[in-house]
Amino acid sequence: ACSSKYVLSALHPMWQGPLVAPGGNRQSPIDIRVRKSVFDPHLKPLTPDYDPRTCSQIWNNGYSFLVEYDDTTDKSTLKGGPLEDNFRLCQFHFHWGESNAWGSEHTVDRRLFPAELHMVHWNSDKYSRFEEAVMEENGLAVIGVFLKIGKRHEGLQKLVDVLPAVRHKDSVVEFTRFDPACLLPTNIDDYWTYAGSLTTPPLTEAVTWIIMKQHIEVSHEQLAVFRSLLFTSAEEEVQKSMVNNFRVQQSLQGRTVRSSFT
Ligand SMILES: C[C@H](CNC(=O)c1ccc(S(N)(=O)=O)cc1)Cn1ccc2ccccc21
Ligand SMILES: [Zn+2]
Repeated sequence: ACSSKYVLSALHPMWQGPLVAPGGNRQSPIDIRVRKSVFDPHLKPLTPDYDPRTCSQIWNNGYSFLVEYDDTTDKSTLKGGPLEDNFRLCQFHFHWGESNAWGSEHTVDRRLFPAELHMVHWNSDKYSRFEEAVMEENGLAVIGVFLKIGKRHEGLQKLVDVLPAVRHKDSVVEFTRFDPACLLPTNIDDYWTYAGSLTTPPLTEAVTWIIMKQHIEVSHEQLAVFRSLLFTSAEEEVQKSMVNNFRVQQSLQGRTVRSSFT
């Protein structure tokens, strides 16, 4: 469990919060200018290898809902692509809007998507735990997948059905045997990659971002259940809908976005 010990409390005001990390020159998210990305023929195919039995729980941490994986062994890993080392899956979560017109963190030629999936991994060749890796420049690898409104995503439904149980901040339920690979698009060979950061505090510049070119589809009803979650805990008198939990795009500051495809 890679972040269960840290609750980033009362985060929703942070959306008006740090627009650029102090001294940050590799911040995320960014707008991916397709024609400015550089094809890199040395980029290898990505090889995710996930074991659904490492899925442990789902919880509302006050900025998204996290599906957490047991990352105490190398059972669910990510290798290849731009990565030199072996990375361990620790959690996945989403960012979404209050309407289908926006919600993603990254954009492609300024195009917004209704939501974005982030699959978070940490470098288990170089570090011994997530909290250590999150402070290092080659510590994390996050796969980003855009969501579009369309046909119902059958694999996602098992997750959608349990969301009402984690409606409030700090609520957690056991969630097992979920295969995160079902959320990846059919084509994972075409992606963009760049050096960036966490998109929520501590905004550390530790992330190798791998953004899938192909999106996945979810139904309007499935995304509406995401929007039924709350930023606020059960005790708070004013309940705030968990929507628009995305950070604004940050400047590229001279970085190059590489593509695995022409
Ligand atoms: C970062 C960690 C909490 N945040 C995350 O795990 C995280 C993961 C992915 C993203 S995203 N949207 O970029 O994919 C954003 C945040 C807690 N934590 C661990 C060590 C640590 C030290 C200081 C403060 C918080 C700390
Ligand atoms: Zn995220």
